[in-house]
Amino acid sequence: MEIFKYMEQYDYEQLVFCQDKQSGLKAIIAIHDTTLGPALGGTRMWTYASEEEAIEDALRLARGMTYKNAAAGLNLGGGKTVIIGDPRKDKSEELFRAFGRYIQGLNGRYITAEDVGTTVEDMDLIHEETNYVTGISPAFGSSGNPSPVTAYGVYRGMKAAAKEAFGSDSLEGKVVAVQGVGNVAYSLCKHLHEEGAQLIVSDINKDAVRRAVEDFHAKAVDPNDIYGVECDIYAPCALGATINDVTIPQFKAKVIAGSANNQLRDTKHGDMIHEMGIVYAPDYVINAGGVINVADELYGYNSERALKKVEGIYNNIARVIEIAKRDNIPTYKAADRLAEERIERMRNSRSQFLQNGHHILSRKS
Ligand SMILES: NC(=O)c1ccc[n+]([C@@H]2O[C@H](COP(=O)([O-])OP(=O)(O)OC[C@H]3O[C@@H](n4cnc5c(N)ncnc54)[C@H](O)[C@@H]3O)[C@@H](O)[C@H]2O)c1
Ligand SMILES: CC(C)C[C@H](N)C(=O)O
Repeated sequence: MEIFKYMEQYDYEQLVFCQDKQSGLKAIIAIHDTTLGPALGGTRMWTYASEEEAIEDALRLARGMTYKNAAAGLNLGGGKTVIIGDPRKDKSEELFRAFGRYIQGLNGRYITAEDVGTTVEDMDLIHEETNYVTGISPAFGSSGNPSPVTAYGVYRGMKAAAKEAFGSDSLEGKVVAVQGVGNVAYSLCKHLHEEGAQLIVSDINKDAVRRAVEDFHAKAVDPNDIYGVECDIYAPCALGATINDVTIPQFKAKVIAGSANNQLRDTKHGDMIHEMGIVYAPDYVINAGGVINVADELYGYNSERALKKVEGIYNNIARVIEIAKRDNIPTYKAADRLAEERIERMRNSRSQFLQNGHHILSRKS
C-alpha cells in the first residue's frame, strides 16, 4: 500500500502509529479532517489479518467519521483508531493506559470513544491518562455506552425512510429483517417490537438470536438467508459491505435502514438500489446517534439535550431524501453533498482567521 498516495487521494491529515512493547499496544490513529473541529471517532479493537488491512480500516473509518460528524451538524472533524488485537484476550489496563498517553500526546486533535471491540470500561482506563476520551462511565458524569442511543437514532431514521416508502412513518405491522442482533440491534428491536413491528433476525452468535426470539417474538433465519426474506425493511446491523452484487438481487425490502458502518460495498451499489426504487437511509446519517450522544460530553453531558439532538435524525434522513429527489440523485450521494457542503462552507468562512482561538473542551461547564 502506498500510504501517502492513499492519504493524498482522500486528503487525510495525519496517521499515527503507536507501539508500546511493555503493554503490547499496536494502534493506528487516523485523523482525516479537522476543518469543523477536533477529530472525534471511536477505537476499534480487532484481529486484523495484516497490518495493511488495519491501516486501511483506520483510514476508511476515519473518513466516515468526518462525513458522519459533518452531516450530524457537530463541530467535530473525523478520526478513528484501530488497535490490533483480540478484544477477548489481549486487553489490559497497561494497554489502554499506554494508548491514553498517545491520545494525550495529540493534545486534543483527536478524541476517542467506543467502537466494535471496546467498552465503557476500556474508555475509563484511557481516561486515567487523558481527558480526550468520551463514552466513559456515567459515574464520571459522562454518557456511558453509546449503543442504545445509536439504536434510538436508527429507529427514528427508519421511521423517516418508511414515511417516504410507505406514505406513513408508523412501523406497526411492518416486517423488519435485522442482520446482527448485538448491542445496537438489540435496543433497536426493542423499539420496533414496542411499536408493533414483526421481526426477522439473524446472527452468527446463537445466544444473541435466542435472546431476540425470546424477548421480542422474533423469527430467526440462517445468516445467509436474511437478504432474501420477505420483508418491508432490511436493517443491516452487523458488519459493513452487506449491500453488494450478491445480496442486491435477493432484496425484497423497500427500505434499507440499519446501524452498520460502510454498508455499501462500493458506491455503484448505492446506484443499483436507487434504480430498484429502494429507499436507502445512508449509514453515517442514520447511525450518528452514538457520536451525537458522546459529543455532548464535550459541553458537560446532558442526556435530555443529547436525546433531543438524536431525535433530529428523523429530520436529517428526511432532508437527505428531499435533496436526493430534488437533484435526482441516490440518497448516498445526497448525504455526501450535505456533509461536504457544510465542511466547505466552514473552511471558507474560517480561512480569514489563523485559528478560532479555543478548544471545544473549554466550553465544558
Ligand atoms: N455501537 C454503536 O454505538 C455504533 C454506532 C455507530 C455504528 N455502529 C455500527 O453498528 C454495527 C453494530 O454495532 P454493535 O455495537 O451493535 O456491534 P456488536 O458487535 O455488539 O453487534 C454486531 C452483531 O453482529 C453479529 N454478526 C457479525 N457478523 C454477522 C453476520 N455475518 N451475520 C449476522 N450477524 C453477524 C455479531 O455476532 C454481533 O452480535 C457495527 O457495524 C458498528 O460499527 C455502532
Ligand atoms: C464515537 C463513537 C460512538 C462512534 C461510533 N463507534 C460510530 O461509528 O459512530
